[in-house]
Amino acid sequence: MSTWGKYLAYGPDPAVVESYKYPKKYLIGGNWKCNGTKESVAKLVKTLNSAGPIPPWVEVVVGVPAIHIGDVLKTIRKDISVAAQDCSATGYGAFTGELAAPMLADFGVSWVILGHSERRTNQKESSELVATKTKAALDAGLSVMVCVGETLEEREAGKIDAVVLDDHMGALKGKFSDVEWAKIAIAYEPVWAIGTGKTASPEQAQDVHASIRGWLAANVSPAVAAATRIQYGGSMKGANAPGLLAKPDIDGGLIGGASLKAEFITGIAAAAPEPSL
Ligand SMILES: O=C[C@H](O)COP(=O)(O)O
Repeated sequence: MSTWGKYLAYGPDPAVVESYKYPKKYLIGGNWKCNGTKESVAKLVKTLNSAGPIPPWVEVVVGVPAIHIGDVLKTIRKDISVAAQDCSATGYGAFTGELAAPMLADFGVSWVILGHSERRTNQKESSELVATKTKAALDAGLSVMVCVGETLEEREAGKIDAVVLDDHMGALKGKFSDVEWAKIAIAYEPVWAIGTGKTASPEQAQDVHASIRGWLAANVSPAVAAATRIQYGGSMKGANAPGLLAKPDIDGGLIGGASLKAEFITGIAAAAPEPSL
């Protein structure tokens, strides 16, 4: 049946109506990190599948360890997308151990998390490499959550802007078109708040998110600055999500520990306030 025929028979496609109604959805990402057996992943998928509705103004993505991606893609509810936690800067070829972005896209993965502080620290990933991987991912049709954030020492030394804006964001400057930027989200993750139970206060997070948006306006374009989703990550959970998500420049979260529980949907995704039209 033609699209017009379907429209007449069933009315407008709800997904299309939603995209007009909520053009900038909150982005709630889970990062399962290096966790999960076949059994525990199946159990987690079941938990998320039965955790209740996701508001139509929220997009939910889970970052799955590569070896579990195939199973999760087959079993997770259709309103949760799957992200990889890294991809190669290369394409197909003689690159033993690498996972090329087109392979992820071919499997049905739609997102990739890049530049997480754990990889910047443990795998010594530079901001330049993160930018190159971002380009490879976009070229393969993936969307990207690029992680940025300062350590406690850097914060205390007054270097938040130098690290987050000049280095982490700076490496992205001039590399992507506005169309490509539409597939990039920035996850602000202060390193001192990751897995420590110490969340940035909504005001601390809002300050840095506003600076990132200002950087985007000055260095990319005002339209990209307005449209880009800036997520907060660092000990985010059901209890602190409402306060964080109420801030004007916090457009979602990237959640580690709490993404392994039903609370990821019931406490965090459900806490995103409906955008006013
Ligand atoms: O990518 C997620 C972040 O590292 C946050 O992890 P966390 O929620 O366990 O602090």
